[in-house]
Amino acid sequence: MFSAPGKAFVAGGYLVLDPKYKAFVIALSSRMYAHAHVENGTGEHIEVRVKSPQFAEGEWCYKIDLSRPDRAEEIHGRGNPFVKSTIDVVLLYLAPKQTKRITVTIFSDPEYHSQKDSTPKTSKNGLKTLYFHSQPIHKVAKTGLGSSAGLVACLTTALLSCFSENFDVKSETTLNRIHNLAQVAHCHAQGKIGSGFDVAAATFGSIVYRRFDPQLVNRVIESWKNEDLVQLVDNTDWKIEHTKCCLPPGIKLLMGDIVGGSETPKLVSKVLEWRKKEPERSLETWTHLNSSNMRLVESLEKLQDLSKSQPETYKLSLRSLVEGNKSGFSDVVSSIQGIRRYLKIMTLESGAEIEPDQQTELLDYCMSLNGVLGGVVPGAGGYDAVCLLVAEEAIRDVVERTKDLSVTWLNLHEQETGIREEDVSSFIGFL
Ligand SMILES: Nc1ncnc2c1ncn2[C@@H]1O[C@H](COP(=O)(O)OP(=O)(O)OP(=O)(O)O)[C@@H](O)[C@H]1O
Ligand SMILES: C[C@@](O)(CCOP(=O)(O)O)CC(=O)O
Repeated sequence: MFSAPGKAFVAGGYLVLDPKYKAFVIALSSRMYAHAHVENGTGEHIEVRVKSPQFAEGEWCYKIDLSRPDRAEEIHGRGNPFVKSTIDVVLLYLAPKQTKRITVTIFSDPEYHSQKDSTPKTSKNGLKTLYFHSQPIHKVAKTGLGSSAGLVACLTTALLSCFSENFDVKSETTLNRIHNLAQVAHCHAQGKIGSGFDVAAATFGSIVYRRFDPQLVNRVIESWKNEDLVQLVDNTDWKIEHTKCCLPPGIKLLMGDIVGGSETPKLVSKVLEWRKKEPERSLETWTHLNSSNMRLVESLEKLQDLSKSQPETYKLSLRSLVEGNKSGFSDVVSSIQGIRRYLKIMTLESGAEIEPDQQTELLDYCMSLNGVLGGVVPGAGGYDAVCLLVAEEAIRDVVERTKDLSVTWLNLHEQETGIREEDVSSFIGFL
C-alpha cells in the first residue's frame, strides 16, 4: 500500500504559473492511500478495477486491450476522469505484454472532504478512522487539500508497483518517474496544463517548487505515443525544482476552513487579465511579492539551522514567542507581512478577491495573538481557507481565542514526506 500527502500552498500562488518564480508548498498529515492486489489474467485483456469504498458508486472497472493499452474502457459506463487518465497514461508508458487482473482500493483521510452526510468507521486495530459518504465522489464538497493530485499520485504508484519486481518509492529514479507520469495524467484529466504544484507536493512532500514548461506535457498529450511518453518521463530534463523545505522545530501549521468558498479559475483569470492590462504595475507587485515569498523560505531555513547549531538559544526564542515576544522570529513575521501587503495590492488592483476584507480582519486578529508568526490565505486565496504558522505550545490558546469566529481549525499538521509505503495493518476491516 502507498500513500501521498495533501498540501497547503503557503506562498507563491499565481506566481508559480510562471517558471520565473518559485513557490512554497507544505505537505500535510492527511493522506490518500492506494492498495494494489494483482493476479495473472486470462485472454487478451488487462483488467483494472479501482474501488473507492468511501463514496457511493465508488467502483470503476476498466478493460484494456493489450494491443491498445492506452485506451481503457469502463465496463459499467461510469466516469472518473482522474482514475481513467492515470490508467491510460501508466499503460501507454508501460505498454505491457501480459494479461493481469489488478484491483486498486483507494482511501482518503477525513480532512479532504466535507463530512456532511457521512458516517465515520474505525479500523479493527482502532488506529484509523475514515468517513463513508452517502454521495458519489463528484458530488461531495472538497476542502482544498488536493484530492485529485493525491489520487493520481498514489494510483500511479500502485499501478507501477504491479509491473515491477523491485519497486522502491525511496529510489529517486522511481519517485521522478511517478512524478512525471502523474503530472501528465493530471493535466490530461483536467484538460489543461496547470502549474503542477499539487502533484509535485503529493509526490515529493514539503517543497520549494518551480514549474515545468507546459509545452513538454502538451506535446506528449497531443502525440499520445509510447516512445514520446517514455522519452518525456525517463530522458527529458523538465527543469523543475523541488527542493525540500519544512517548518523549523516547534512551529506548526494551522489550517482553518472558512465558511464560504471561491472559484479558483475565476480568480486566476482576473489576475491574468490585470497582468496583461497593467504589465508594469503587476510586474512590480509580483517582484516584491516574490521577494517576500523567498524571504519566508530563507528565514525558515535559517531557523532550522539555528535549532541545530544553537538549540538552547532557539528554545529560548520559542519560549519568548509563546509569551508574545516575536523578536527571535522577526524575519518570518516581516516576510509574512510582506506577502500579505502585496496580495492585498493584487486584490485591490485586479478585482480578484484574493485576500478579501473578511480574511484580512481574521488574519490581523490571529497575528495579534501570542505565539502566532503570521497567517496567509493559501493558494489562490478567497473565501476557502486561512493558514497560520504558530508555536506548537500556543495552539490551544489560539484555538480558544478564535472559537467564536467563522473559522474551523482542521485536525492536521505538516508531514513533510511525499509518497511512501504504508503498513496495511491500520486498514484491516476496510480492505
Ligand atoms: N478518494 C477518491 N476516490 C476516487 N476519485 C477521487 C478521490 N478523490 C478525488 N477523486 C477524483 O478527483 C476529482 C476531484 O478533482 P478536482 O480537480 O475537481 O478537485 P481538486 O482540485 O483536487 O480539489 P481539492 O484541492 O479541493 O481536493 C473527483 O471528482 C474524482 O474524480
Ligand atoms: C492560483 C494557483 O497558483 C494556485 C491555486 O491553488 P489552489 O488550487 O487554490 O490550492 C493556480 C495554480 O498554480 O494552478
